[in-house]
Amino acid sequence: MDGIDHLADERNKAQFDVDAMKIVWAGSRHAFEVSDRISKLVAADPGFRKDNRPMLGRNELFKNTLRKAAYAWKRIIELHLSEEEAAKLRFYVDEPAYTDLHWGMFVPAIKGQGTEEQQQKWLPLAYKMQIIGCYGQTELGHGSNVQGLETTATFDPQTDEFVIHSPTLTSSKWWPGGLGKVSTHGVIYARLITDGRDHGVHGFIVQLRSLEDHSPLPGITVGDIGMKFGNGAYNTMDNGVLRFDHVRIPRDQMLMRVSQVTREGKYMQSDVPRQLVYGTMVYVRQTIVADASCALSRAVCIATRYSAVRRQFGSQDGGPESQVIDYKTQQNRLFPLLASAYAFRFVGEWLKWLYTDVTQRLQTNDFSTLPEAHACTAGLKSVTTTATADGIEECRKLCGGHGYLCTSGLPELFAVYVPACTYEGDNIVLLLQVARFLMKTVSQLGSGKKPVGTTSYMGQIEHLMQCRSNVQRAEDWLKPSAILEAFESRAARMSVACAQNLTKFTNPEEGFAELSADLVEAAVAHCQLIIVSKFIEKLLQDIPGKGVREQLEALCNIYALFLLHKHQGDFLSTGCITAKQASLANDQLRSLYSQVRPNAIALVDAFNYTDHFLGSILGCYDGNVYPKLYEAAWKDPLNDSVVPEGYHEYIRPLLKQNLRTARL
Ligand SMILES: CC/C=C\C/C=C\C/C=C\C/C=C\CCC(=O)SCCNC(=O)CCNC(=O)[C@H](O)C(C)(C)COP(=O)(O)OP(=O)(O)OC[C@H]1O[C@@H](n2cnc3c(N)ncnc32)[C@H](O)[C@@H]1OP(=O)(O)O
Ligand SMILES: Cc1cc2nc3c(=O)[nH]c(=O)nc-3n(C[C@H](O)[C@H](O)[C@H](O)COP(=O)(O)OP(=O)(O)OC[C@H]3O[C@@H](n4cnc5c(N)ncnc54)[C@H](O)[C@@H]3O)c2cc1C
Repeated sequence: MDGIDHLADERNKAQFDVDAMKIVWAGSRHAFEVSDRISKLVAADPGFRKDNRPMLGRNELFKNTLRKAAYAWKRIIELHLSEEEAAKLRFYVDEPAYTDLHWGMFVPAIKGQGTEEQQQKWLPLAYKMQIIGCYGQTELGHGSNVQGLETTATFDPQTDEFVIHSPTLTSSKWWPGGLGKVSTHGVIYARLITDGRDHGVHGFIVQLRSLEDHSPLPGITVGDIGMKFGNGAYNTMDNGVLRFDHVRIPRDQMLMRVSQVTREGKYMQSDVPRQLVYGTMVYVRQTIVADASCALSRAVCIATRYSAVRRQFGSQDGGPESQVIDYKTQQNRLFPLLASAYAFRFVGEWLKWLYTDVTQRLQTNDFSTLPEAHACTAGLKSVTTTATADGIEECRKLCGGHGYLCTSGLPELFAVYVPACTYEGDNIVLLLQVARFLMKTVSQLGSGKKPVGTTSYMGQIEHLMQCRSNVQRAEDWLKPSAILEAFESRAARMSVACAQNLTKFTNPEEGFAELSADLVEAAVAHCQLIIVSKFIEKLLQDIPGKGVREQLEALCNIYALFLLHKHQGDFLSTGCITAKQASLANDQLRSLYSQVRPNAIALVDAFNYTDHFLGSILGCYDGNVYPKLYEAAWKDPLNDSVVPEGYHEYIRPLLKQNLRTARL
């Protein structure tokens, strides 16, 4: 606008090499270069404009999303983008669409659960988008309880087909994204029945719509489930409802990697665990953790830049007022979120490694790390999405009144993000899975079976049950060993306390249900330990760039000490630390905030987000907030006319009547 960088003074204060930090954030120089190039390409293309989204009605909004998805695909083909570049392009287009489910779940489900033959048949069609797929698991009556699904797939040996049927209203598929109006196919989860026997839930590839005219195939009733929370937001997605009336599909459309049905109708199970049917969820939960760092960093970038621009109170001798970022209360709310964004980034990187490792092991029939992969993906998905959804809302409040405007970008970001706490597994349900894994680990401690991976700390259970923190001064809390011992002993003691309480119940399932609130807290403590320890491990790596390591160390300590402060009830009640040590942690936290303060703007610049992607006037790179807010207000459709539509109908008669009343 005025071409001036209103945040230049802030940028000059930075004590580290921002370009080097950009590479750490991206994960590698290559990842940075791809991300940088593609984000600029999207930002410069008017075809990907998104600022009008909150104003559009549902039909217009949805058609616009279809246009963008088709245009994105056209650009991907024209520019010969690689799979990695194409995924980045869809990410920076930043509009939930059926393509998320096609690429994010339909394709991975076929890859993970289909045989070689099935993959060869279906994947080329999906890769070229000659078919478009969704992931049809959840039903009107059951989502969390996958074993409770009611849709049936009954084998008919006469015709060598499965008959897919929705026997009840509650068996209607409900929620699958892309199903409502777009998908031609779906991976549909149904109870497999052969010869009158129910073999539980399995995946089937089912064609839903004609490839000629897009009409639903015979026996299929399909549509959108209706408007969801927020303007624009997730309403760009056609979450759908689907009913089957005895729809027939060939036998080879059952995904048969885990189990098979023969031509004679015999059910055969490979020697792979049945839980591999849930494999797509493990994959997606892992991507959701990486995505949490993106959503949180975006909100934090907006709130940090605006906090440096915004001034309120504190003027001395007619000088400028204080920047709100200098208030300790603002720092205490904002900087832990900044630190969390970095923490989630690094734990997301690690989780990707864990997932790749488990996938490679599965290919050689080594299933030993599957339970841990399930617990880690479930728990970290839960903890990071809850913190991110809460964090986005906190960032909105950190921006005061202007944060409530759609042009701040924060209301829409929250509305799009918050269902992440529910989809791909309700966060509490997933934490209970972690708790089951922890209880099993504790119960095996005496058996000589050594806990491994993320539970290896339990191997020192005797030490962790009785150790006392030796922190004496605030600076002692900067030692990774002091932090790790406190987090490990808190997690171990909470798990052991739950395990001991469970022994008081004769029926273990009853005990588990009764103690579930405590079990969830123990699971959270374990997951927070994983995040803290992966951040500390990241700092053991070679980190090039002037001052970069120092900034990351400060952020790691903020993340850990903020959690320690927030959950000090856990640390104190389990006797891991004393009240004095908790207070020292808080002193150290304040001094870390002062250390981060001059670097705050540079730390959010390191995310390398374009103004297009941020979609926020408050977060714009140049910090020229007020003229942009003022100009945007006049562009609102309500300001198209000075006297509003409806004046003659509803305002004028009222005013006239008031005049008459006043004369009386
Ligand atoms: C805008 C978005 C942008 C980006 C995001 C990026 C990409 C994603 C794209 C879009 C996301 C949008 C939409 C999301 C789509 C969906 O929501 S799909 C539907 C997801 N549904 C769920 O997640 C359902 C949750 N429920 C479950 O997973 C299970 O029912 C359960 C785990 C809660 C319980 O399963 P049961 O079989 O009943 O279980 P159990 O008795 O408790 O467990 C038996 C044993 O199995 C182990 N186990 C359970 N799950 C898994 C697994 N996934 N992997 C491996 N092992 C598993 C469990 O631990 C038990 O083991 P034991 O050794 O104790 O026997
Ligand atoms: C935006 C969005 C997109 C989605 N996309 C898809 C998709 O593409 N494909 C698909 O198949 N599904 C999809 N879903 C469905 C989603 O996966 C489910 O909504 C999710 O798994 C939660 O299940 P539920 O709705 O049955 O919740 P419920 O299980 O009914 O949860 C309701 C409440 O009960 C509690 N609860 C449930 N069970 C327990 C328990 N055992 N112990 C303690 N508390 C419990 C929960 O914590 C929650 O508070 C989507 C959902 C949303 C919101």
